[in-house]
Amino acid sequence: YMQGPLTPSPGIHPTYPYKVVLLGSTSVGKSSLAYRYVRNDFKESLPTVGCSFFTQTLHMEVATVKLEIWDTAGQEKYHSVCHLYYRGAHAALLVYDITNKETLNRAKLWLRDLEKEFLPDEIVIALVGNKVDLAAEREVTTEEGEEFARTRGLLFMETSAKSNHQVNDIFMAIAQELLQREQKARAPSPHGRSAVSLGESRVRTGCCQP
Ligand SMILES: Nc1nc2c(ncn2[C@@H]2O[C@H](COP(=O)(O)OP(=O)(O)OP(=O)(O)O)[C@@H](O)[C@H]2O)c(=O)[nH]1
Repeated sequence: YMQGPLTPSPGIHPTYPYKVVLLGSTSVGKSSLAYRYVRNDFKESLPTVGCSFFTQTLHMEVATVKLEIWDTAGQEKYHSVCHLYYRGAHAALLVYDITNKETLNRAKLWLRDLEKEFLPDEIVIALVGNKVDLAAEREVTTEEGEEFARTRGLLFMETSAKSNHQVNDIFMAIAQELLQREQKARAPSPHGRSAVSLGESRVRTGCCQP
């Protein structure tokens, strides 16, 4: 019998590659989160030169998920590369530093950019408050991060790349959300046609416009 290319056959364990981008102000810990997650290590100094790229494979119950984690340096300076960096992303981590309120404000601006580029169901977005090990210097309460994430429909976690707090958890939550959306998109709709495929993306207007 014939099966559409988007319908996984029973018994077949599909592999899905997903592009995940790290966004956030300088020094919030983007590289450190990626490094902790992929290498399970922490270094005080991790200079990001240009753009680095990590991959992590997750063997989940229904599928294998390959996360391609993209990290760039000095994003404030290179704001104009953002469209290229975002292109084709399936998920984004909006990282701020809980000891620096301004970085949460910056994260809100990144969110606005993402919302211009993507339809809500095209991208999974997580708000990540990093450096919870520095509790004594906290400037952003958990409730504030949580509340903002809730009102905007974002996943939310507070993490520490240093003490390895909730780093695996946030990437796992993203992978689970991506798989759930994948399955929803592939489920036949009541009209017998499959729902809009995830690969279909919105036509983008222009690139790097001021
Ligand atoms: N205490 C603490 N320090 C952290 C944590 N994560 C990162 N840092 C430190 O914060 C500084 C910046 O971390 P990076 O990972 O380089 O930050 P980044 O966001 O990649 O910075 P850019 O590459 O400049 O955009 C480094 O000195 C890290 O050691 C954390 O969870 N806790």
